[in-house]
Amino acid sequence: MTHDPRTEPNAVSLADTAGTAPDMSWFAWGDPAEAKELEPGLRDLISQVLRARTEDMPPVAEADVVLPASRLDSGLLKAFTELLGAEHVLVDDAARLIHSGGKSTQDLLARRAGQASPAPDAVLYPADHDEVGRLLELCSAERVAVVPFGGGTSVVGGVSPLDGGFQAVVTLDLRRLNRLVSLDTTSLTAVLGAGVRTPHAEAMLAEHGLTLGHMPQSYEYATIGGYAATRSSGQASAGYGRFEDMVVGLRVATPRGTLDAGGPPASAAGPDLRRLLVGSEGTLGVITEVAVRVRPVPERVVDEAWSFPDYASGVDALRALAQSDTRPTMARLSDETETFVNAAIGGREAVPGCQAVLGFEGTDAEVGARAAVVRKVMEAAGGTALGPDPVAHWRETRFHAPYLRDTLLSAGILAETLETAASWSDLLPLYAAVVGALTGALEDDESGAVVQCHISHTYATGASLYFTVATGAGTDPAARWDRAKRAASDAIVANRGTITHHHAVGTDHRPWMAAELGPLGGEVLRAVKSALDPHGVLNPGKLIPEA
Ligand SMILES: Cc1cc2nc3c(=O)[nH]c(=O)nc-3n(C[C@H](O)[C@H](O)[C@H](O)COP(=O)(O)OP(=O)(O)OC[C@H]3O[C@@H](n4cnc5c(N)ncnc54)[C@H](O)[C@@H]3O)c2cc1C
Repeated sequence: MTHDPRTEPNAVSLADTAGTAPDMSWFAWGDPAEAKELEPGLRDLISQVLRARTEDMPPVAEADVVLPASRLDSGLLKAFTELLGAEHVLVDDAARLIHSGGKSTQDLLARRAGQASPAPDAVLYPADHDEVGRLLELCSAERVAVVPFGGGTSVVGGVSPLDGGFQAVVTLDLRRLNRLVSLDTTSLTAVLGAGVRTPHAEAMLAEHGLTLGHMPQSYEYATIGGYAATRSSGQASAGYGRFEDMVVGLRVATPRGTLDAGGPPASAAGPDLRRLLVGSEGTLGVITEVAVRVRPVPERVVDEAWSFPDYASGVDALRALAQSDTRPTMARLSDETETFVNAAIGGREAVPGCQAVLGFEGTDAEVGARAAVVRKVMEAAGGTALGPDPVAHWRETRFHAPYLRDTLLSAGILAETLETAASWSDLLPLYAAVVGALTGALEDDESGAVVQCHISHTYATGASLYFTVATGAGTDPAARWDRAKRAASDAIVANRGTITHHHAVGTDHRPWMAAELGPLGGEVLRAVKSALDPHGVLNPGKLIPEA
C-alpha cells in the first residue's frame, strides 16, 4: 500500500492513542467473571438431554500451569532488547502463558488442565513497521521462528507458538501498532495500524461519523491485522461484505523487506498481490497497516424476524434475497434445532420450524423502502413475519456465547463450533452430511450430542454453514472433540464444502488444505513463501500444506 500524496489534503493524523483492552484470561474468553456458574437445575436438564454424566472441570490455579523454560539465549535477548527496549521484550511466565495459544476449545482444555506447551520463548512488542521489519530480518538471520499475534482470538491454532525445528520461537504481539494512521474523507478510506482492536477502530472512526461495519463475534478483542490475515467475516457481511472486501491496501513486513499492495480502487496490473497477502495468516509476512473502505455511520437500523416451516424453505428464501438486487445488511437463518435451543435459552416460546433474523442499516430515506422490498421476497418464499423482538434479543445476547462456552466447560460440557461454505446446490446435502458425521462421532456410551446450525453469510452463489455442537466432556474431552472435528472435516471435503469459511486454517485445518488447493495450488503457496521468507521462520506449521 502506498501513501499517496494526492490524498494528503484530506488526511487526518491522530495522536497515538492507547485504546487497548486488558488481556483476556489465560484459560477463558474475555473476563472470566462474565462466565456465570450454571444453575444446578439447568445443568441437570442439559445432562439429561445429552445423556451425559457431567463432572466439574475447574481450571487449575495459574501457579500450577506447566510452562517449558524459555530457550532464549543471552545473545538473542540482548539483540531484541537493543532493538525494542527492555520493557518490550518479555520472557516472564505470565506473558508467555497468555501468548501460548488461541481460544479454541482444545486450547482452553489444555490450559485449564495446566498444559501451556508449547509457549513462546519470548513475547516481543514492536512499535511500528520499521521495528517489525528489523525484527524479521534478525529472526530470519538467527533462525528464530516468529508468530504474529493480534488479539489471540484464533480458534484454529493460528497463534500456537510452534518452533518449526528452529532454536527458539518468539511471539510478536502487535498491540502497539494501534493508530488511525490516516483518514481520507473524500475517498472514504482509512489506514489503520494492524494492532487496532475493533472497539478502538470504531471509536476513532465515529469521531468522523464513519464506521467499518465489521462485527464478528470476537470483535471486542480481535484486531484489524488479524482480520486481514484470516479473511474474517462479520455478522453484517450481507451489507458490508467480508473483511477482505473492505481491504483497499496493505503494508507488510517480510524478512526480505517491505511489500506494499493495493491502493487504487481497481487495477488490471496483473494478479492482485493484496489478495495473496489477505488470508496469509502470518506465514508470508507481518501486516503492519491496513487501508480499509469506511462508510457513514447508519442513520437508522430496522430489524425483522421471520419464521419458515422448515430449513429448506428458509434456505430458499435467503437464496432469493442473496440473488436479488435489494438485500438486508444482516441475514441469518437457524435450523430447527438452533431455533428451539435459542428460544429455550432465552426463556421464550419456540416458534415451530426455523427462524430467520434480518437487519437493515442505512439512511432514513432508503432503509424502510429496502425492508419493504425484502418483506415481499420473504412472504413469497412462505415466511411469516415475527416483528423486531426476536432480533432485539439476538442483538442483546450475541456476544455472550463465548462466555456460555466457558460456563459449560466448567460444568463438564463441551460446546464448540465449526464452519464451512458451499454453493446453494450443495448446501443442504453438505448440512446433512456434517450433522451425520458429528452425531456419528459423538453419540456413544459417554454422551449424546446436540448439533445445531445456522447460515450467517450469504452470497449470490452460496452460503456459509455454522455448526454448534454440545456434548458431555466424557473421560477424555480433547480426544472426543478431535474425533468429531476430523469426522466433520472429512465430511466437508467429501461434500464440496470449503474447509473454512472464516475461521481460517491455522494448524487445525492444515491437514485438509492439500485437498482444498490441489497439488499445484500447494506448490504455488510454498513458492511464494520461499520468496518472501526464505528460511521459513514465519509462523511455521500453519496454513501451507507440506510438500
Ligand atoms: C468467540 C469467538 C468468536 C469468533 N467469531 C468470529 C466471527 O464471527 N467471524 C470471524 O471471521 N472469526 C471469528 N472468530 C475467529 C477469530 O476471531 C478471527 O480469526 C479473527 O480474525 C482473528 O483476529 P485476531 O486479531 O485475534 O488474530 P489472532 O488470533 O491473533 O491471529 C490469527 C492469525 O493471523 C495471524 N496474524 C494476526 N495478526 C497478524 C498480522 N498483523 N500480520 C500477519 N499475521 C497476523 C496470526 O499469526 C494467526 O495465524 C471468533 C473467535 C472466537 C474465539
